[in-house]
Amino acid sequence: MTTFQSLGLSKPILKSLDTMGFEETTPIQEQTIPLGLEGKDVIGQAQTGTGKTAAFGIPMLEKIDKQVKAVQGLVIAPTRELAIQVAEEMNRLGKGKGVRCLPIYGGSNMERQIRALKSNDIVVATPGRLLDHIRRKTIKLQDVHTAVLDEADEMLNMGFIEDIRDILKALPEERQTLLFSATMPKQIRDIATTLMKNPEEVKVKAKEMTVENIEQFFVEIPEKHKFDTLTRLLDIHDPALAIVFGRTKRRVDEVADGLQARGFSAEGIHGDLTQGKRMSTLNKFKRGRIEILVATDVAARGLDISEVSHVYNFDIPQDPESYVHRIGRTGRAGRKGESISFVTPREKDQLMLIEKLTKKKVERLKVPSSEEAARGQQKVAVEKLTEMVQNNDLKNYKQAANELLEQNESTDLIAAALKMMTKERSEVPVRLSSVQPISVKGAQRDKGNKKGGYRGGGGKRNFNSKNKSRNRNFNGKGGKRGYQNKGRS
Ligand SMILES: Nc1ncnc2c1ncn2[C@@H]1O[C@H](COP(=O)(O)OP(=O)(O)OP(=O)(O)O)[C@@H](O)[C@H]1O
Ligand SMILES: [Mg+2]
Repeated sequence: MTTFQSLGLSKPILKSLDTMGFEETTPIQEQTIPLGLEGKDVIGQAQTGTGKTAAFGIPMLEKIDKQVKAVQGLVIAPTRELAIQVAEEMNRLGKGKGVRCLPIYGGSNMERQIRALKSNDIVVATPGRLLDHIRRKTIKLQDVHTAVLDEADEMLNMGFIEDIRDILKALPEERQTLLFSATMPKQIRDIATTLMKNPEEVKVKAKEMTVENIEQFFVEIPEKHKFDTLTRLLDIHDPALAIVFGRTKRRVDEVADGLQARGFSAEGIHGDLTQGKRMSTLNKFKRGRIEILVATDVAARGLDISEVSHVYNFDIPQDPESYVHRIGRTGRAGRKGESISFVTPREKDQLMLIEKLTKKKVERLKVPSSEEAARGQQKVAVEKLTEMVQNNDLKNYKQAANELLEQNESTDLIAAALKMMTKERSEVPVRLSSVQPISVKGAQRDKGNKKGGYRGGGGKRNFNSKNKSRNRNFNGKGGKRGYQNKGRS
């Protein structure tokens, strides 16, 4: 166990970490924070949900000089939602020191950003908007000593390499560059090293590329049975929060509409929606006001919503790397999660590629029957009813209940209540437009802006304590939060 104290961090940063409930370092933090503090360039690769943000954030914050009134740290992230989330985490980490961090991204007011830039020490930006500021000379970067590319492989992969080069050219020569991601394909890493000076590579040793606390399954089904299978699985799993990934924007809209039609609390998110709509949907999801987020890969990277218990790959992703990031939206900070990927018979090769990259076998799951789904729903209804009996004040209902009991069999009454609490899903027909199966060679993905997320703080968070229970607490409060990072350091 490594404590943050033993890394020699300053008091104000330790104070923030204490407030955030971080008790000990994660492996990537333990290995990269000292290098970051020494001023080394670092390529950091570690599994999803293992604290890479703080791994680059802490050394950057330590090096901020509060006497210097200028932007000194820069983080570049591929999407607006991720920029906002990272800025939030940086603000929490920097609170004890009084460091201020500003997210800047396209779609928000440029003038307001320019004014706000004057009073911030760190900027977290998407590449496009940052370049706008650089070209218009509305941002001063001559005091930036640390630059971070979060989800570096994604930004380079998306063809942002020239943008990134231009951004880095606008920074002082004498600076430290850090690059982080859960995946780092070799050719991307080679490009990355051209942006850095003798980088140290830190790859947290793990048998598998995905965290072990995510149970990974697949179902093999023809395209036309996907939707019914999804609703059956949702009825059986009863996820706290779930993300369903679809291949295209249209697909996402259709699946979200279909789920709503069958009585699920679902909304879609993809790159064609306005910034405001994307933010409000994500916020609702984070608060548990919608339970299912249907998304393109826009939500695949970096999104940190701890209550996500299930990820469904309604369409299998094109790149094995995307698979790692998608399923990594669950099982964060040591919590338990499940992923279920839908594979059509022609997409079996794709699944093999995924297993080859992750070095982990994905277990086959039987396609559930409608009876199993109905039983699943009933089980949930029974649980809810039992919970209500135990917790709620039912005084005002007792008279009506007694009257009902005089005229009816008690079993009939309870059965009727359960029936009212369950929905007969298959009555609502849902038809999706046809799609091409993924081929191992072809590339076809939603290149729109990606991801997003927010999170509540509070509570002690400990990497090594065991916490297998599913967290249904939406405001992120509540006791110890376990991390299970056994055997991979
Ligand atoms: N040392 C720690 N102790 C407890 N919780 C931590 C610690 N470090 C980070 N966390 C929490 O773990 C969660 C995941 O962290 P983070 O989002 O940085 O993961 P990541 O490695 O960047 O994942 P991804 O690859 O998906 O971007 C966050 O909620 C974060 O606050
Ligand atoms: Mg991250």
